[in-house]
Amino acid sequence: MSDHYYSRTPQIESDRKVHEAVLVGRPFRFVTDAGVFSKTGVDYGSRVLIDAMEFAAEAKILDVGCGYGPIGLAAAVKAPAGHVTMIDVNERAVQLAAENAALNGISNVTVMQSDLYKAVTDKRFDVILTNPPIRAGKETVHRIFEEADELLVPGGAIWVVIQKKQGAPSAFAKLEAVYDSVREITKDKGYRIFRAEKEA
Ligand SMILES: C[S@@+](CC[C@H](N)C(=O)[O-])C[C@H]1O[C@@H](n2cnc3c(N)ncnc32)[C@H](O)[C@@H]1O
Repeated sequence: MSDHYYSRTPQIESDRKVHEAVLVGRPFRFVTDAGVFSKTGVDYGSRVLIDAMEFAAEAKILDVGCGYGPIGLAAAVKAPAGHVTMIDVNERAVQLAAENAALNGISNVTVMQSDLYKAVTDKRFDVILTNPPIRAGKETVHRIFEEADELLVPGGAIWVVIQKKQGAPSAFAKLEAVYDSVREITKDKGYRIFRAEKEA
């Protein structure tokens, strides 16, 4: 099997590095590795989502496709009385996300390996955040949007970052097919932030 950032078990030799970043107004250190998404530092699109996301301090949040953890860990800081569940299919990413939670002194998170939402079907969330795995294919991305509806509480919302050239128009159309209220919150360079809300 070829080795992609979305492999369950990356075979590529480890090449761990530490990157620093300021997110939600505080400094973070992230260990990254070969075989995970954006190993050279926080992805620009993820930053745009982190800057745009809004939720209550006590929100229950899910970061689907958490990678080494920048979105979920930033969300955990922004929701100090809440909890963030972070899931990814890539076990190297999952290990790094857990390690990065500890490295940054963040304890209001749970990190789990999960193919799509399999590990969290019994849970409900106020907010779902995703920088979706475009390279895994449109079917996977659209399932992330569609199946989020089941996991959101009434009035809950999914926040998505996606590049225009990587299918933002079709992502928006898919969100509109599933959710009553879909808005473009902001755009920055080619990136779009969409927020889709489940009926209250
Ligand atoms: C674009 S990356 C974003 C990573 C991270 N959130 C960030 O901002 O750096 C998408 C992530 O989705 C994960 N992914 C791909 N297919 C998946 C699946 N079927 N279930 C869960 N996660 C998946 C990939 O392993 C990857 O870490």
